[in-house]
Formats: sequence, C-alpha cells, structure tokens
Amino acid sequence: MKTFEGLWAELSEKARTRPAGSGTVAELDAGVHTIGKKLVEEAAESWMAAEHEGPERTAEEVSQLLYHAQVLLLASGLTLDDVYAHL
Ligand SMILES: N=c1c2ncn([C@@H]3O[C@H](COP(=O)(O)OP(=O)(O)OP(=O)(O)O)[C@@H](O)[C@H]3O)c2ncn1[C@@H]1O[C@H](COP(=O)(O)O)[C@@H](O)[C@H]1O
Repeated sequence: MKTFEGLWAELSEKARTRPAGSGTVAELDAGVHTIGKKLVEEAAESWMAAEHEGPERTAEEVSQLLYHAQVLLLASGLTLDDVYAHL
C-alpha cells in the first residue's frame, strides 16, 4: 500500500525526471495558483464527503487532498522536512 512518504518519493522523482503523460508534471507546469485552487477544491470535497457521503468517499477525497498538498509543496520548493519542522 502506498504511504504519504512513498507518494512524496514518487512525485519528487516525477518532478525531477518529467516523464511524458504525468499529471503531476502538468500540474506543476500550471503553477501555484492552479494547484492552490485544486487543493481548496479537494478540501471542500473532503468536507462534503465527511458530512454527507460516508467514510469511503471521505478517505478517497482526503487522499486527493494529500496528493495536491504534496504537489503544492513541490511547486514551492519545499520538502516534507520543512513541514515536519512545524508539526
Ligand atoms: N494520488 C494521485 C492523485 N490524487 C488526485 N490526483 C489528481 O487529481 C484529480 C482529482 O481531481 P478532480 O476532483 O478533478 O477528480 P474527479 O475525477 O472529479 O474526482 P472526485 O474529486 O470527484 O472524486 C485527478 O483527476 C488526478 O488528476 C492524483 N493524481 C495522481 N496521483 C498519484 O500520483 C502519482 C503520479 O501520478 P502522475 O504524475 O499522473 O504519473 C501516481 O501514483 C498517482 O496515483
């Protein structure tokens, strides 16, 4: 099963090697404004799922929220350690 750190390693590699067809590369190229809007959208969808759609949909939406949070970190030149320093 993929973990948060495992996804981070995968996305970092995608950002470095820029393989064709990667949605992550496309999102990084779209920039922080676009990524930020996706992050907010997934946050709202996570909230709606938790309130109305049940645990399975909530887990799915939160997984997308975490993905977009990682893409935003990559676009901002940050690492997980930069975030962990604040936990
Ligand atoms: N975990 C994710 C992931 N989560 C979300 N997303 C993207 O975010 C979009 C979700 O936004 P939308 O709300 O528009 O999607 P939706 O189809 O409407 O779905 P719902 O939100 O309505 O459930 C998806 O279509 C993907 O483009 C993800 N894109 C990629 N990954 C993983 O990231 C890795 C690298 O992916 P690539 O860069 O595409 O190779 C792979 O392991 C992928 O599984």
